[in-house]
Amino acid sequence: MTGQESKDRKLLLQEVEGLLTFIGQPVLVVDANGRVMHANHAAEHVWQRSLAVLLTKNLQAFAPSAKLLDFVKKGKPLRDFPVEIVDGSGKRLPCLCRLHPLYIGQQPEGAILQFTEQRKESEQEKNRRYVTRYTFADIRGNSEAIRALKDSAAKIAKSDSTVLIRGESGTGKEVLAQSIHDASSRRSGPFVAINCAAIPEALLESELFGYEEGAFTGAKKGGKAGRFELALHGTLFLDEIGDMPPFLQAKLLRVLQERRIERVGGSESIPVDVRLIAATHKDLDAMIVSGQFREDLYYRLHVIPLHVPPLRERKDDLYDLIHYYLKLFADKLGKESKRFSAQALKCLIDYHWPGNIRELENTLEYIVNLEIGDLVTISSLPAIIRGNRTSEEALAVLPQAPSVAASAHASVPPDAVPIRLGDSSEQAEVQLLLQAIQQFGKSTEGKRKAAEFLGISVATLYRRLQKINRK
Ligand SMILES: Nc1ncnc2c1ncn2[C@@H]1O[C@H](COP(=O)(O)OP(=O)(O)OP(=O)(O)O)[C@@H](O)[C@H]1O
Repeated sequence: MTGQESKDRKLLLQEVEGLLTFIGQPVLVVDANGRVMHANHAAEHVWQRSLAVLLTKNLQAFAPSAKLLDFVKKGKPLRDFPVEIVDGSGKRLPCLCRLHPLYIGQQPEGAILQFTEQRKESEQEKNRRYVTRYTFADIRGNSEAIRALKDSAAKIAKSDSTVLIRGESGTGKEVLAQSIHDASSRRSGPFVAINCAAIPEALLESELFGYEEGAFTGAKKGGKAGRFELALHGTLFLDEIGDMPPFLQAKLLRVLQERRIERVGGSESIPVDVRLIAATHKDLDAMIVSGQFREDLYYRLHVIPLHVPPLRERKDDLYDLIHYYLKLFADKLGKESKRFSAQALKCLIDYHWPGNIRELENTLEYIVNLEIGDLVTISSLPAIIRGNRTSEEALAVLPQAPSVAASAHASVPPDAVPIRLGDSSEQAEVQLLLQAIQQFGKSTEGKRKAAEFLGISVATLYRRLQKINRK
């Protein structure tokens, strides 16, 4: 090794050492047999040994896991591998290990290991998990149906009565449940949600009611509180209640009658001060007839029934929602807001939205993500929404419009008539204006929406309508 090479090597080693000190978690560099070759300050701190002492030890002294050593020997990388380390005072700490193998040619020569402690969730963090994100103000839409729903929900929020929310998937049942909790006197208590369809039947009972130590193999020491207990003085949201198995329906019925629970494997009867909000997209009446849902439980839940209508039955709201999500995603993704061509907009409005608001939200996120300039045309819509509609067909849905055809003469695609008026030709403007009125209706509210969609003031809209009428 030349003098220069030796100098370079020393410098490199110092750089590596310097980098290791920047890492707040313990890092060990080991050879292929697990012998410690290097360690950082955090490792000295956790194991309460100087570097000189650490260098005399084997990985097994700090992380007694045969599996981990095996990965080192085989040169296999790991990410978030759960291991227990034994700290300087002999305490076992659950950690996640990251392993970066070191190779010379094909031969594993050792590894760099980083250990990140798996902290237990603090009480504060736990509580943060059970707060709501939504209030009534987040329920967008101005349709008659949504306004009536918000009105009734706000009225019943204050009481403690059980609520049953029905509605198709993605209509906003959980948003409504959270808003009710937020407007109730329990708002400073937890809002605990559980999806009965997402948890395997065998686990659902202990998730809901908790269990005592030794209730079953694998039960935690000291037992565990269930969601009913976690929701104490707050609200328990039972989502997809239609998927609750019959034996739990019977148990839930008893809880609703007695307002007390018993943990699985326990005998103590625990009072539960919890407001229950249940939701389902299933037809519970039909399920009662077919014997899949208990009628007595249904009546216990059905004290305050609320129904969230599907998006296709409140297309008035599409307008607000499209604008809302367009802006939300543009801001979030740091992109400019987009305009819709008349046909693209019509396509969105004509679509039946089986996935409701969730699908609309995803669609707008998709559109904002696309690098398509600021004008959204039919061809930029997801295929499922475009359906089989061709641009020609799309044009045919417009009122007969020579001006629109004229605007398609240049290089713009045939449906690229921007919905905002701005710089369109006069004829195209008239066309768009009439189309917007047709779309949103002739009422004052309809005209307000039309004006907003066209990107002009209501006064301008009226002026232009008067002008058209005069011609
Ligand atoms: N009125 C609304 N205004 C704005 N966003 C809404 C509205 N309703 C729902 N959303 C949004 O739609 C998405 C779906 O809402 P939510 O999860 O409440 O639906 P859900 O009916 O409970 O669905 P599922 O039955 O599949 O659980 C959420 O991202 C929510 O933010």
